[in-house]
Amino acid sequence: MAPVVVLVGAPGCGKTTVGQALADVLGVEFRDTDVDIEKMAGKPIPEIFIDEGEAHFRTLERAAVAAALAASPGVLALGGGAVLAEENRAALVGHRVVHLSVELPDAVKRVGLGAGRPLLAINPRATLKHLMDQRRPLYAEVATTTVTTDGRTPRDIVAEIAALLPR
Ligand SMILES: Nc1ncnc2c1ncn2[C@@H]1O[C@H](COP(=O)(O)OP(=O)(O)O)[C@@H](O)[C@H]1O
Ligand SMILES: O=C(O)C1=C[C@@H](OP(=O)(O)O)[C@@H](O)[C@H](O)C1
Ligand SMILES: [Mg+2]
Repeated sequence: MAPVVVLVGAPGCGKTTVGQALADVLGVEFRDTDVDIEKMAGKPIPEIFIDEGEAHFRTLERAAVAAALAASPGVLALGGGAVLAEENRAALVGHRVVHLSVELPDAVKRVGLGAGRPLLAINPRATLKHLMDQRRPLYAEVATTTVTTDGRTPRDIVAEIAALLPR
């Protein structure tokens, strides 16, 4: 069985927060590939970037995405950069993939100083803008549905996604 919903989107769009809340509402398991990667590596994501670099993180991420899709949790949140890999985009074909869209002002507010997100450690606003411009077409490519999150509460977003699901 495939996950009920896979969440993609830019850092700060709310994949982790909305994903956990959606899983709670649906009464299904929640999984986040960032958590799986930290377990695999035995250290937090910022330390993986410092010790082994982004390329190694992306290798772990490809393995984590494949394993998580195969394990079929109810709700699966991916890291914001998972869509960069063609292998991950191909693996998402046939799944219900919800893109949580967010515009720059809300994304900046939500990620703050970028703590815990090594790519945003320097100049979070400019870096986020660049990442979002680069990835927008990739989120659109993998998504079966887009849900906007700007100015909305996680609760409201969860209700919209839950209403989209077959009962
Ligand atoms: N709809 C929302 N409105 C306001 N704050 C939000 C919303 N969604 C998430 N947040 C907050 O933004 C931050 C980033 O959310 P997170 O779920 O970690 O995003 P992602 O996993 O997509 O990077 C967290 O502090 C979270 O509480
Ligand atoms: O955008 C990215 O490349 C990343 C996003 C992070 O996840 P969130 O999108 O949950 O912040 C995490 O996977 C890592 O720091 C890299
Ligand atoms: Mg997250």
